[in-house]
Amino acid sequence: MTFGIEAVGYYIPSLYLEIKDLAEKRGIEPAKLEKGLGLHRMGFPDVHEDAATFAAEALLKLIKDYQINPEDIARIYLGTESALDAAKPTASYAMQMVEKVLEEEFGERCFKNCDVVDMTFACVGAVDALHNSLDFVRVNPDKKAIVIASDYAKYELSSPGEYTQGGGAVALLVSSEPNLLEIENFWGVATESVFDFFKPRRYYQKEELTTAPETYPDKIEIFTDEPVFDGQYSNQCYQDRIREAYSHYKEITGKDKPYKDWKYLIFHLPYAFHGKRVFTEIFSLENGLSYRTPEEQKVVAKSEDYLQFINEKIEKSQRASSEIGNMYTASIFMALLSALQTSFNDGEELTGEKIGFLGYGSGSKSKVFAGAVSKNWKNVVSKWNLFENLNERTAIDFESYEKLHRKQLKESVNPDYSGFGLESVETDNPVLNGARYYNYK
Ligand SMILES: CC(=O)SCCNC(=O)CCNC(=O)[C@H](O)C(C)(C)COP(=O)(O)OP(=O)(O)OC[C@H]1O[C@@H](n2cnc3c(N)ncnc32)[C@H](O)[C@@H]1OP(=O)(O)O
Repeated sequence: MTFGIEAVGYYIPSLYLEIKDLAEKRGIEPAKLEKGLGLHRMGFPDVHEDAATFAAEALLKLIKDYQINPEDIARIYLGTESALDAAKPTASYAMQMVEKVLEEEFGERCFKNCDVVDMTFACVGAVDALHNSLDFVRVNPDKKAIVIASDYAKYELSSPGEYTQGGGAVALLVSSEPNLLEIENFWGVATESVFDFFKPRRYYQKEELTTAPETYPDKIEIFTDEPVFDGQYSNQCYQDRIREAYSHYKEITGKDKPYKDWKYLIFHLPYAFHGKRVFTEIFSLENGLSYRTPEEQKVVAKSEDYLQFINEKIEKSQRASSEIGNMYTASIFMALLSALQTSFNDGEELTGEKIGFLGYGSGSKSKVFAGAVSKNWKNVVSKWNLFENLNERTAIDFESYEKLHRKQLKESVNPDYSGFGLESVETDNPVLNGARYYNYK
């Protein structure tokens, strides 16, 4: 019996900013962002969008595109690091939104007996949800699970993370009918607790908060959606963890140079070129190349062999990322969609091809695993139209981007949007303070 991904839905935020507009306004050479990091456009949520609406959109698309009966879904596990609440899972909001839309067809509370939860470990949380859900279907082969990766990657204005923002969601149907990808049960894992990127409770003095009521204590703890991070250190942690997890994967599979068998290498992509920039170390180790000094590292990165390797095994997975930016937990799955959609559009045959995954979450953990493309893959991919959908988004100018970022806009940029949207957040009701209400139109 085989297990893996049966079907996939996704959602991309409805707005985008041209990266060259950001570069110009921040005094950064556009070529650094475009040619150095592979960034072209940055997906950005409208006023009514958040990690819950992204997740609900991807879930509904998955259910509709593949005509899934929601009552057949035993669990919905959502990987996110953009949780809207520290107790009530974002998955519960997404589930409720979708339940409402499906009410007419399936009756009230069609997910009543569904196990719903969030999983958090920075960008690797949805890989954890996938790993866990695969274990679940292996034990219960007659059951199906849905894994959703949903995030809004937001950094402080003018910070070095600003040009690596983005967002969106990917929803995977996980089952014993893996029409898209059969996933092996070998998981290379590497974990080390570090502070490369994190979202702690931050402490503020009351006088720093202009709106703090008198009754608040003098020092206030607040969660913000913008991380504390050290960019170059996070790159180093990513590189170290994937090297360790890859080595663990080799140990448990007994495979020599497994990357050579992979048609595509699918990375967590905080920006489009990240995977190809950090894999140089493993490539050097596997091929006996010297990799100690920055000069030696540059020689490997620019070598004919490495460039050919990138072109064959990584480049197609970068294309969607260049258009969207960082999707945190969803980035690795969007990289998969990008590669498969491109192969599909090019008329390539992938049945039986092996695909390797290198996931990373700050804080920090990497998981390395692999799968094989199923014979029905084209039926699954034919529903996506990924690159057409990316071209349907609305461009925003730099001023609107800054206002959206600062939460200064009251009305949506697209007030006539169709789909899920945040309608209101309770502010005056003491027993419901902070409760969020969504609509569908
Ligand atoms: C969240 C996670 O996933 S952890 C791992 C990644 N970390 C993050 O995403 C944290 C948030 N982001 C950041 O901190 C930053 O945006 C980073 C770390 C991703 C990038 O940092 P920067 O200092 O802006 O870029 P960096 O100097 O590393 O790389 C710039 C690249 O552009 C190239 N470049 C610079 N100028 C130009 C130019 N004019 N033309 C072409 N290329 C250029 C550089 O050569 C370099 O590429 P190379 O090393 O392949 O040669």
